[in-house]
Amino acid sequence: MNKEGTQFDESFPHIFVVFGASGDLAKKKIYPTLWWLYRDNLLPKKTIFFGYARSSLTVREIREKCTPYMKVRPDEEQAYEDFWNINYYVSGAYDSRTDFEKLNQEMCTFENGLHANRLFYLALPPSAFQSVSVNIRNACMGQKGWNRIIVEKPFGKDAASSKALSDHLASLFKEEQLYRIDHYLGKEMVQNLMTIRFGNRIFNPTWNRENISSVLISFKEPFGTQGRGGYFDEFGIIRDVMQNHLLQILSLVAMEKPVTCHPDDIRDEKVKVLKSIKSLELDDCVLGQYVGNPDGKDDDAKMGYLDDPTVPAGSKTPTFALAVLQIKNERWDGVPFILRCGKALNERKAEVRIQYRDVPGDIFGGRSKRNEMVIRVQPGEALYVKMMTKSPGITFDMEETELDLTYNQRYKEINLPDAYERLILDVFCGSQMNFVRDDELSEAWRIFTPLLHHIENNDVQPIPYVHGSRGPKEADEKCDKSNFKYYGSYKWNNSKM
Ligand SMILES: NC(=O)C1=CN([C@@H]2O[C@H](COP(=O)(O)OP(=O)(O)OC[C@H]3O[C@@H](n4cnc5c(N)ncnc54)[C@H](OP(=O)(O)O)[C@@H]3O)[C@@H](O)[C@H]2O)C=CC1
Ligand SMILES: O=C1O[C@H](COP(=O)(O)O)[C@@H](O)[C@H](O)[C@H]1O
Repeated sequence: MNKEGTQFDESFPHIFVVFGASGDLAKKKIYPTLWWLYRDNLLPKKTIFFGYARSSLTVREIREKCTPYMKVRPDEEQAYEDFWNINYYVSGAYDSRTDFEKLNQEMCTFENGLHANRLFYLALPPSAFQSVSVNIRNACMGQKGWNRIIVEKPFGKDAASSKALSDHLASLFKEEQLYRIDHYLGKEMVQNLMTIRFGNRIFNPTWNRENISSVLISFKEPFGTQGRGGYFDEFGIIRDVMQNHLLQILSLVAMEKPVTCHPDDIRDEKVKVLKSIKSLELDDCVLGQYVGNPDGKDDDAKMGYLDDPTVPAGSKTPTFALAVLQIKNERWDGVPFILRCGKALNERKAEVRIQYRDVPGDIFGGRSKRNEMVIRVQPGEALYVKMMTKSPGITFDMEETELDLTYNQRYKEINLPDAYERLILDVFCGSQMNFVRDDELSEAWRIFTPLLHHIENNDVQPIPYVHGSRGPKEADEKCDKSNFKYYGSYKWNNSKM
């Protein structure tokens, strides 16, 4: 059962179909997730899995491709065999109705005329979305149970293409059948944002422009495109991470309290806050592209973005972006929300920093530093609040310290599930709380489309930054100008870790 009390129909068979079963996402994420859910007895008992792709493959070959990602413990060998015994594979073209009819026949044989539910996962490149969705609608919909379609990003490239895709899907399926995945919504600390904000009395009264100076939401990755540059170059870091993952986090940080925890009440509030954000302009941004570091520790670090042979020569696609968003509503007017993301930076990290304003009426001679609440999404989930304290002992000095909730200290026995595990389970349960609704998506594109077109049409030259650095120095300067202060004086006592 999930949070809203939705349960799966345990008594009915369920068929989970992976389109693009031969691909990267399927082997690295989807099959491992299905195996973990099966292993942990979280799926309805009578669930089976179908893979579908163009390649002529067997289940054994898919199993071999997935092996490095499945994390099977020695005592799980039998369960692992059982899992693969309920896997099937059909090969066919994505644009052939006859091939989809063949898949349907195989599913019908299993269902034997009884009530059964079907889930379709589109782990496919955007070029295949159109024909696959039409063929699912025409040839693969179960007649007696429900049908749910899980769609992976990119949901278009700008407002117009996203609308075309949304209209296309809406002509085939109802909104309640569509599950648009943003896997950041499945991460523990992202899911925790609602509880932190609305389950505590202490934070909410200060969660506003009177008390908060700025909010910084960051995503950093320490590696470059690693041969995936051809795909990346078509989209760039804004479409890859900022327009979806970071904006989703922003909406959970900034939205008003929903009327209830019902998925549509939450998504109504997310849409409302997005509507209060004006579209971005070039001046709101800093864009960067990484260059190789000759002293880098490995080949990836030595390679610049343009050295990736799959990237078109002279590409100006940004691999780093910082954008300052303004929310024009009563709670947030004047508080910069800074979104920052980049590849080939100095560390792997995703976090939210809520920085408070200076204490008014200072009596400490300017020694007080701003409070900051840090919600670390990864790695090592944590929530800490940086605060001032009197230095312990016979002194009236003051120092920076923290109130600290570090998950691996506080919750030693808990193994946090992977984001995809939570989200796929939500689809079985019928909960759309952590999936992107069509109106949310269209607001997200409204905010970014003019900027994206501007970047593309005006040929903006990104600022070079060295692989493994913190990104362009102009980004730090922009944070500073946007009322986010970095003191460089805070010391973390990590002997506790
Ligand atoms: N519970 C826990 O696990 C806790 C862990 N810690 C750890 O302690 C360490 C320090 O804490 P932290 O909150 O980062 O505090 P700091 O004040 O040290 O740093 C804040 C952030 O400022 C950014 N920064 C670094 N250099 C510059 C610069 N020259 N100009 C502008 N910004 C800069 C860095 O992020 P960026 O590069 O992204 O801009 C950094 O993370 C961290 O490693 C943190 O994870 C602290 C408290 C609790
Ligand atoms: O969606 C994406 O996310 C990954 C990062 O995901 P994470 O869960 O490992 O933080 C990113 O590498 C990729 O470029 C992007 O498309």
